[in-house]
Amino acid sequence: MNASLRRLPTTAAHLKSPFTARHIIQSPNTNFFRNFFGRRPASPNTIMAAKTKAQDIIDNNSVAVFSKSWCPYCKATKSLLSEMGAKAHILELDQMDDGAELQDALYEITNQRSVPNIFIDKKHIGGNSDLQAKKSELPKLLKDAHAV
Ligand SMILES: N[C@@H](CCC(=O)N[C@@H](CS)C(=O)NCC(=O)O)C(=O)O
Repeated sequence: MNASLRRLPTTAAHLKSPFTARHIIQSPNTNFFRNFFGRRPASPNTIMAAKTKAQDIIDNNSVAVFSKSWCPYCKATKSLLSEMGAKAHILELDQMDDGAELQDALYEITNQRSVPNIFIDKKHIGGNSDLQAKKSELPKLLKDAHAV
């Protein structure tokens, strides 16, 4: 075998990054490019609409998870909720045309910009680490929220 080929690592750490070319190419819309290269500032109407939409989702679902499809913390959250048998409304912001605006709206509502951004019974739980820390309380929280 060619010596330079033999030196190639067997597991390429950079391929494990959530920002792989494969992900970008498979993205169902252009949000990645829009967000990467910058987007026009949203109009006050757009901001208001996103805030109303985010609040409606929070108010009308026992469990709401604002997620991104490539995010490992979101994956952990979705797995835990699924393990608990919880019915959850999950939104993949990176696959939505108004995902960036919803993320801005969530920041205004919760002071949290990161995903996952989790709500149970309209109450802000926080991110994945906050949800995992509440693991022992979750069965009751989910039952009280009528999510199980
Ligand atoms: N401590 C947070 C970490 C969450 C986090 O770092 N999420 C990343 C995605 S994996 C994020 O929101 N990045 C900013 C963005 O996507 O806009 C948690 O447990 O939820």
